[in-house]
Amino acid sequence: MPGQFWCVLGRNGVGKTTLLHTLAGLNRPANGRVLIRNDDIQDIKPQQLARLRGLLAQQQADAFSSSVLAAVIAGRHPYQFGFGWDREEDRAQAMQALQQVNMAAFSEHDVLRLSGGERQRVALATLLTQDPSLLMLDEPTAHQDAAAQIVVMALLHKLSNELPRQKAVIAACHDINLVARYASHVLLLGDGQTWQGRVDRVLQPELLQAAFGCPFEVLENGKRRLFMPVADTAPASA
Ligand SMILES: Nc1ncnc2c1ncn2[C@@H]1O[C@H](COP(=O)(O)OP(=O)(O)OP(=O)(O)O)[C@@H](O)[C@H]1O
Repeated sequence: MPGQFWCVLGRNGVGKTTLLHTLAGLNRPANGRVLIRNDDIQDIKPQQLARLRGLLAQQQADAFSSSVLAAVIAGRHPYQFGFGWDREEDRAQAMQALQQVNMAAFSEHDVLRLSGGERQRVALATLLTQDPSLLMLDEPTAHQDAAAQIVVMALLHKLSNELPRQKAVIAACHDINLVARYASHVLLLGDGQTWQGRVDRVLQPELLQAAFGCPFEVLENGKRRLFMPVADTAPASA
């Protein structure tokens, strides 16, 4: 739903990526259908689909050299016709997206020479220039340093909240505390069981324990709750 920032949480291998790829139309669902605005995703033409939903993959595979700016302008592909490639407004939109992810200074760099975290932020800028109504992101904070994680999550929060064009955002995440701080809703995947709803309702230590199979402590600092996984047995002290 526009205005909502959903995070998908669950242990490794539970199916977060599979779910995102199925929702994006890359995998056919084993059962049922995926609908976007009442249309089956398999029936929507590719160019139209690219305006409706975009996916940030967990990793980027660059086969050849390209400038960062060219990689980001590629996000405008669903809006370009005939000889409309690389128009001035596309370049401006791409530069604005690079600014939003703190990568504007890298616009003339080669994508093959970026660090893992830089490359992922460039891919996020490409998704921003694609400008779909629904943004799906597979671990958008993976490879990001602590400050960049905040930049990315705050940006996704803003995109889902900013009027008049609120986006719908779905992101697979591993950092429960970033989710607690920035998401509006959580889908928690467990073994054969799921919990979904507003973030405060789903982020409960007993539900997290059921999903991840380890106990959680909750620390409160007056402003927010922090979730710490704890081992059943304490490590031997030195
Ligand atoms: N291409 C594939 N072919 C067959 N099985 C796969 C394939 N990709 C993933 N799987 C399996 O599907 C299950 C779900 O994988 P998925 O990548 O969706 O998990 P995930 O929740 O995203 O995990 P992670 O947190 O480690 O990224 C896993 O058991 C995995 O081994």
